[in-house]
Amino acid sequence: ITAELLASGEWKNQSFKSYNFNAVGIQPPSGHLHPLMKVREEFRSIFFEMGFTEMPTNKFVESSFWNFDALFQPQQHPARDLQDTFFLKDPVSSADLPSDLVAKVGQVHAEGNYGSIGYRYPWARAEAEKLLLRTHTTAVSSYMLHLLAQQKPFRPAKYFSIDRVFRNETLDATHLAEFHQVEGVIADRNVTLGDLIGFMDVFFRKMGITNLRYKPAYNPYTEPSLEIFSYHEGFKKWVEIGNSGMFRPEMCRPLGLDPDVRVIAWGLSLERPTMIKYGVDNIRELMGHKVDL
Ligand SMILES: COC[C@@H]1[C@H](c2ccc(C#Cc3ccccc3)cc2)[C@@H]2CN(C(=O)Nc3ccc(OC4CC4)cc3)C[C@@H](O)[C@@H](O)CN12
Repeated sequence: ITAELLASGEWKNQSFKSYNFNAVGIQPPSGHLHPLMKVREEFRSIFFEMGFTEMPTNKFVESSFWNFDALFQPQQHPARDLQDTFFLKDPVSSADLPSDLVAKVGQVHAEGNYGSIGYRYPWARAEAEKLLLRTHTTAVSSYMLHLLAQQKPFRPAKYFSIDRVFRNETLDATHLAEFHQVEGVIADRNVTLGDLIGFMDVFFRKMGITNLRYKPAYNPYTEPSLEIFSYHEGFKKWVEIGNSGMFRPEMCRPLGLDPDVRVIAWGLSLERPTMIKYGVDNIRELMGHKVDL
């Protein structure tokens, strides 16, 4: 049937075949899973098959307490400065923090405890109450460990999270003000650094990443800390693929974990492996509409 037939009224003298309402439509040449979400599903299935439980990371706004203080990150640490962290203007802070826990954390910063001499600085609760966009998912890990410590008797736990984190970075081809952090946490009695290294080998091999090497590193919340490297056959060079370590007693003990409970954890980004896997060289191609320059 055409516009002419309709306009002229000629359609009345034509015979048309009846509608086939069972006809299948034409597959639209569009609709794809986002590369980041495809790689996220790969990581999620690896974590699930290794017995991990996903952490609730659906809250981007955190208190400085869970994001920094509970991780034994001192209040004058440069990571807390405005050029690295997005603090909220309104509301500036929240006061609904568990007071007994806040007191224990403040004490271990100010005068030490559990065998640690602490940082010996005048720790301020008001600083811990400031709200921010979480700079790492480790803020959720600390909260989950606090909940775990309240379960008696203690049972070992394996948690993971893959979600957005926000840093006030200077933007460039490979850095945006946000990225997706992948994080794994294992809490058990007498877990060792050897368990961490052995676990990394297995975990990364499931992503096709082998031949790992470890380099001593520093995080305020882990001691020892290890940067993880893998030799990339394509680039013919060692590529940093993540960071890891054992959460310090100054973090674990105030949360309520027993002295013989050890927590190993590691993190990487979702963007880096996705960019390499899909040959994306400008991180902006991963976010928003691809601009064909
Ligand atoms: C501000 O930047 C942080 C981000 C991001 C990162 C770094 C550390 C953690 C962490 C942690 C942690 C440590 C101890 C305890 C708990 C969490 C999480 C994300 C990546 C971590 N990195 C990273 O993802 N690199 C990477 C990962 C996989 C990969 O796969 C390819 C197929 C081979 C390739 C590269 C390392 C670097 O890219 C680094 O320059 C950038 N890092």
